[in-house]
Amino acid sequence: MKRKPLMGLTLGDATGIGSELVAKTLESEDIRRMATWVVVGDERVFQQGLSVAGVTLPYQTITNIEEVERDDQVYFIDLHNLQPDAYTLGRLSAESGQATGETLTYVLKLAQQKKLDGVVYAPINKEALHSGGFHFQDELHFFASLLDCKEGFSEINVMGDLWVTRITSHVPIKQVSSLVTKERVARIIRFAHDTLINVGYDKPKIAVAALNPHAGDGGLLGTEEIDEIRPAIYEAQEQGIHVEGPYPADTIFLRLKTKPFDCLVSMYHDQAQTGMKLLGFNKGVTVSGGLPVVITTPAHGTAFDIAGQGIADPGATEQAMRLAIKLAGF
Ligand SMILES: NC(=O)C1=CN([C@@H]2O[C@H](COP(=O)(O)OP(=O)(O)OC[C@H]3O[C@@H](n4cnc5c(N)ncnc54)[C@H](O)[C@@H]3O)[C@@H](O)[C@H]2O)C=CC1
Ligand SMILES: NCC(=O)COP(=O)(O)O
Repeated sequence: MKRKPLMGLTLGDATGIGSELVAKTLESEDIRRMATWVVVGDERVFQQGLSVAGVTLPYQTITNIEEVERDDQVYFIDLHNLQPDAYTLGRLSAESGQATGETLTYVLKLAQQKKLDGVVYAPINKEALHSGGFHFQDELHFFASLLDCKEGFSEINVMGDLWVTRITSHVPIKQVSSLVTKERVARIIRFAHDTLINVGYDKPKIAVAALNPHAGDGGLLGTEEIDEIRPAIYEAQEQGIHVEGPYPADTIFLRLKTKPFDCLVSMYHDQAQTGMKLLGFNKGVTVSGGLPVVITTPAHGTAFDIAGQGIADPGATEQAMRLAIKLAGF
C-alpha cells in the first residue's frame, strides 16, 4: 500500500490570519485523511488560531520529526519561539517576523533532508520577515538561499487548471521595464513550459502578456514588445514550445473563453494577480517554483484587517495543501 505523504505546515505570521486558517483547514476530516500533517510553530500561536476559528482538534505535540509514528494523527512541533506579549493581532511585529523566518528555516531544512515530502506555509508578511532579520527581497529568495539555489526559480500561481508565472515579481514597478529583457522572457517561457510538462501536460499552451497598453500599438505606446518580448516568443517557438503573444494584458483573461491556454506568462505581479484573484480569491495558490522542495501557500496574504475575527476564508489554504500533495507526487 502506498504510504501517506508527510507534510510540513507552518502557521505563517502570528499577527495575521495564518493560525486561524491552519485550524480551519485541519478541522476537515478529508484534509486530515490526505496526509500526515506536521504543524510547526509556537504552540501558543496555534492555540490562539484554534480559539479564533472555534475549532477543537486532537493533535500530538512532539519535539522532533523522528517521533512521528502514526499516519492518522496531526502532529505539532513546538519551537516555542514567540512570546504572546511580543505581538498584537493585526499589527506588524518584528518579533513575529523573526519567529516566522526561524520556523520556515526549520521546516525547509527538514524537507531538504527528505524528512518531509513538502511544505505548506500560511501567509507570512514580507515587511515583518525583513524587520525580523531576514533581509531578502521576498520569501522566495529567502527559500532559494536556504536551499542553495542560485537561479531557475520563480513564483507560479495556480487556480484550477490555470497556471501563471511572471517575468518580474516582488520589485518596484519602476524597475519592471528594465527587467523585461529578451533573455529573461525566453527563460521564463522555458520555465513555464518545463513546469507544466513536469506536472503532466503533454504540450502546454502558453500565452504571453504584453507590457504596454494595447501591446504597444506598433511601437507607439512602448517598444518592449518589439525589442524584447516578441523575439523571445519566436525563439521559444523555434524550440518547439507552444507559445503565443504578446497579447494586450487588459483582455488576456477574456481569451480564456475563446482561445484557452494552460499558462499565462505575465510581465509583473499585479498584471496577472488582479485577474487571478477576481477569478477565484478563495482558490488561488502560489507555488515557489523551481526549488528542490515542494512549497505552496495561499495566494492571499496576512489580512491584518480581519485578523482575530474568525471570518478568514480557508479555501485558498486548503487548495495549497491539496496542490502540495499532488506536486510531491502523491
Ligand atoms: N501566502 C503568503 O504568504 C502571502 C503573503 N502576502 C503578504 O501579506 C501581506 C498583506 O498583503 P495584502 O496585499 O494586504 O493582501 P491580503 O491578501 O493580506 O489582503 C487583501 C484583502 O483581502 C482580504 N483577505 C485576504 N485573505 C483573506 C481570506 N482568507 N478570507 C477573507 N478575506 C481575505 C483581506 O481582509 C484584505 O481586505 C503582505 O506583506 C504580503 O506580502 C501576500 C500574498 C501571499
Ligand atoms: N508569500 C507568497 C507571496 O507573497 C506570493 O504571493 P504573490 O506574489 O503570488 O501574490
